[in-house]
Amino acid sequence: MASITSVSYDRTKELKQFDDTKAGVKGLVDTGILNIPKFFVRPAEDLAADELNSAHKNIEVPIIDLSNIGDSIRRQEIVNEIRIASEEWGFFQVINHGIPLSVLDEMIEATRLFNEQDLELKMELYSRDGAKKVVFNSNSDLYTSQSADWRDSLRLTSFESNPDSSDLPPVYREPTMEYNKHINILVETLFELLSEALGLQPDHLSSMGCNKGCSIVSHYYPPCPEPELTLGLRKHADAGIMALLLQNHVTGLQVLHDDQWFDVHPARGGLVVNIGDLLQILSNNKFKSVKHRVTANRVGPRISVVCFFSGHADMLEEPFGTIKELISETNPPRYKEFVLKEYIDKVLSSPIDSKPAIDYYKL
Ligand SMILES: O=C(O)CCC(=O)C(=O)O
Ligand SMILES: [Fe+2]
Repeated sequence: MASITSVSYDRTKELKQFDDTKAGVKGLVDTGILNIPKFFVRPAEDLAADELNSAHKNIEVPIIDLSNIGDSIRRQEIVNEIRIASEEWGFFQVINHGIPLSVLDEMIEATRLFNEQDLELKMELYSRDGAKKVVFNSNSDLYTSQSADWRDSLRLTSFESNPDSSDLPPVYREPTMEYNKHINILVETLFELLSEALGLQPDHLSSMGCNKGCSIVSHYYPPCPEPELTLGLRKHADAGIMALLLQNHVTGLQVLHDDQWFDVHPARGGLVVNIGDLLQILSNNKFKSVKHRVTANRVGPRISVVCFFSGHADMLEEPFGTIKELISETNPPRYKEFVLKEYIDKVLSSPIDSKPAIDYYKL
């Protein structure tokens, strides 16, 4: 007699059917589904509101005001705020950073327009080919991860300082070029401040090439009919040096701090700075690369645009490790040296929830 458990669920077939639509999660939502497909359902322990306890709810991810940065006393205060935030949270938001609101709003709007345009236009870019400069897909690790995330993404790999705009989808082209131009300027300042916060010369991180060659990933998180069963983006720490994140008004990003999840409430005009694993290594664990995730929401879309700084092409074949000036007898290196290319290949070939590449180099 057939038992109920013998009713088979062909997960691979379902994943493939979903992938073959090339319409992503938004395509599913547009069909009017009321229940999410099983392959999006996460184990209950991944969805808990608090990891261990629920104290300290009256504190927030720091917001740092960059206005008057030209004043030397104020600059010292900013450096100090960045040092504390990078040591304690691994995350902070910057406001009054000099990028006009209109540039930020148009970048968000371009991401919305790209995702909401006719499917035929989007489908042309749907791919899992890591060698392509511009790819659109839902869940880069769809076939290898435990559960899929409620999200579609457009990725521009190794976006150089002067990108070729003809590589970009038309609705996205101009706003992205403009945004990238402003980000290149802001990121110089941020790496100066981070260098100073580590007690180094202001140009230390930029002269290594940390500020060059970012990848821009635009995430689109459609509204979800069963947000309590899935996540927009599962728990992870960023593998690169630093990420700079723009988000629309829909809350969803959460940071793990003192074993509990804190919302990063979108500050109008704010940009979120996130220390990655490579900066944790460079700083010998002084700065923390912290786990974060994105919840799924009944309302949406939530939109974010992340610029990942993971090391310039010139750094790839060079040995990578903690900055020598930060090592002493009392503070010996916590990581072995490695070749950056090897590390990045590890990151790109593993699902988001697998063993982090940083763990292979811990001493
Ligand atoms: O969308 C967000 O707010 C977070 C994105 C993120 O953490 C990532 O892409 O690594
Ligand atoms: Fe992240």
